Amino acid sequence: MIEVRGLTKEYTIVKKSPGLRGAIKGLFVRDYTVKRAVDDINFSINQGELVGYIGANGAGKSTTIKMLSGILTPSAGEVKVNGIIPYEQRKKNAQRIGAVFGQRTQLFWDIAVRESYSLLKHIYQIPDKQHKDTLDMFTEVLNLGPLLGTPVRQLSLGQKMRCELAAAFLHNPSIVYLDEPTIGLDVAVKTRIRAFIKEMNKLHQTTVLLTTHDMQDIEEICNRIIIIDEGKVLYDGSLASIKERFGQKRVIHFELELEGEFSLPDALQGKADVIAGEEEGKIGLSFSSGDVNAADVISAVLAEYRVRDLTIADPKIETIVHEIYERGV
Ligand SMILES: Nc1ncnc2c1ncn2[C@@H]1O[C@H](COP(=O)(O)OP(=O)(O)OP(=O)(O)O)[C@@H](O)[C@H]1O
Repeated sequence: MIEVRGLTKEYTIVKKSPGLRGAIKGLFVRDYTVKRAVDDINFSINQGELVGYIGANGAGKSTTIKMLSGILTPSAGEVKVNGIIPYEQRKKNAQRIGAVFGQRTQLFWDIAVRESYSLLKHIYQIPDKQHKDTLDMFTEVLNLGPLLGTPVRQLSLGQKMRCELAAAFLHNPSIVYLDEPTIGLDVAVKTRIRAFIKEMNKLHQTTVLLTTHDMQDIEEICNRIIIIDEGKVLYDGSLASIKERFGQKRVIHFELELEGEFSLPDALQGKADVIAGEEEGKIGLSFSSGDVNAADVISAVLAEYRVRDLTIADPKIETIVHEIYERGV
């Protein structure tokens, strides 16, 4: 349903020379540089998949999503969504997709949220009963009741995001693109939003392509991840298998009574790395199960330091992604 082959996007940027001389020169001669933001990307996504599209800042995530939604035309390669080429049939494509793009709103700023939804109902020609039933359900799951009569400009970030999500799913699109839907939100709102996305996927088999820097979003929502770096796909597969491959590292967090600096016990040299904690006396030791086991790490530390507390953490997806960036797949 989403097919991407050799997809590439280059931006042409005017190079500016510094200073007044540069500015004057720029009036007559223009120097251009080309930035390849998306570089020969291939993937296909089936109906009902929940895909996390992740990568560092500037990796090319938004550029890809803009090409999928028809906002941008690729420089090379092919993109097909539900059998159509998005940038050639923008309107038709828009009928079948929903989107939440970070800080931008698709709601009307000065009118009550409920009125915005009525306008969307007309735009997407949603039948009355379907609109009412959907809105009732969204109101309950996203707790929109108290917000429906309020203009968007008066909503907090979390309230606005809940309303935006409802707007994106209102016409029951087959695909929804979500760009950072939980950024800056508190844990309770994040939980509600994640539950809503999963519920919509379960009910309607909605395909979701989610861009996020919040790894908890990925853990809770996605069954597949595509990692991109400098415009290229680094990894495309299940979260479980990447955890298996890269998740051999475990971390033990210690709370110590320290009198000076912590230094790694001799027995652990070359086998464990120290992760400095945010508070004094708190450190983490990361190690691979193949090099040393958890019991040996703990006894080596106990032999040299007074330990107040310790916890063993499972490998986190952040650590895994960081390692992929460092080492490659
Ligand atoms: N309109 C533009 N003109 C020129 N360069 C651009 C434009 N939009 C994006 N870029 C560049 O293309 C690259 C990819 O940007 P993109 O916004 O797709 O990244 P991203 O992965 O979405 O990043 P972030 O996580 O910060 O949102 C970056 O180097 C960016 O500076």
